[in-house]
Amino acid sequence: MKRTRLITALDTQNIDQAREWARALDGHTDAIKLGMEFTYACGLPAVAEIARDRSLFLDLKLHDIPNTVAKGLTSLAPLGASLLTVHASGGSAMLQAARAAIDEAYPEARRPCLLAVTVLTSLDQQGLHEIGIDATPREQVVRLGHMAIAVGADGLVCSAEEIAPLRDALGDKPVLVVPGIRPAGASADDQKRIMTPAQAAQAGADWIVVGRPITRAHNPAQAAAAIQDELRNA
Ligand SMILES: O=C(O)c1cc(=O)[nH]c(=O)n1[C@@H]1O[C@H](COP(=O)(O)O)[C@@H](O)[C@H]1O
Repeated sequence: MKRTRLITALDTQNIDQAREWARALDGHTDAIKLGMEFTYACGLPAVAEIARDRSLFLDLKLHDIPNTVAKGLTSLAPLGASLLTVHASGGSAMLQAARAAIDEAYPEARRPCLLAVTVLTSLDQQGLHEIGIDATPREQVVRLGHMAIAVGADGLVCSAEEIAPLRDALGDKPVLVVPGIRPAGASADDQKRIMTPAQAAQAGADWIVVGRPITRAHNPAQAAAAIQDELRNA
């Protein structure tokens, strides 16, 4: 079975904090994630600094008209991210434009994985209903996943609950990146669809994304190492 790898989300508005976590986690995490919290507060040069010599998941979840998303992705090319996100609910034309922008603006050897975010792990059935979707999270994830992969996304962001149905529908090729991960007994915080690292690994996640259970720990490196052990032994 393939190894499930760990992405640590460095969610902070403080560059010194991000530097400290990134250094402490070198050797304990397979990639780091920087998202809108860090990028809006510290700027793209700070993203480039933290990402130097590290594998970067740049999670800005673009969601706009096709032309704007394409140009946005083109502007991010110098950062050299390994993984990038757009929202699948932006629709097939937006995803196709994202695919084309990546193929055009990024050198083939360093082309990032284009990920479509399906249904946020902070949403449950009730949350979907509120935004006018009467499908279950699982149905909606599979529907968006089908569409996104068909038009050229390399992978999907989903919760661990949807890995099995997505693998049934789409096979092993799509890269599945899975947040909403909580070690047994940890607080769920604002996440609704959660599983443990071992459960996500057993279900077949390519990557798990873990933020607060690592960054809030007294010793983040130790917390990341414990999650890596759990992944290896799953
Ligand atoms: O795209 C993501 O990474 C993402 C998608 C999603 O559906 N849910 C989700 O939690 N995330 C991100 O994954 C990280 C989870 O953080 P923790 O809840 O602190 O582990 C955050 O940085 C979120 O932005």
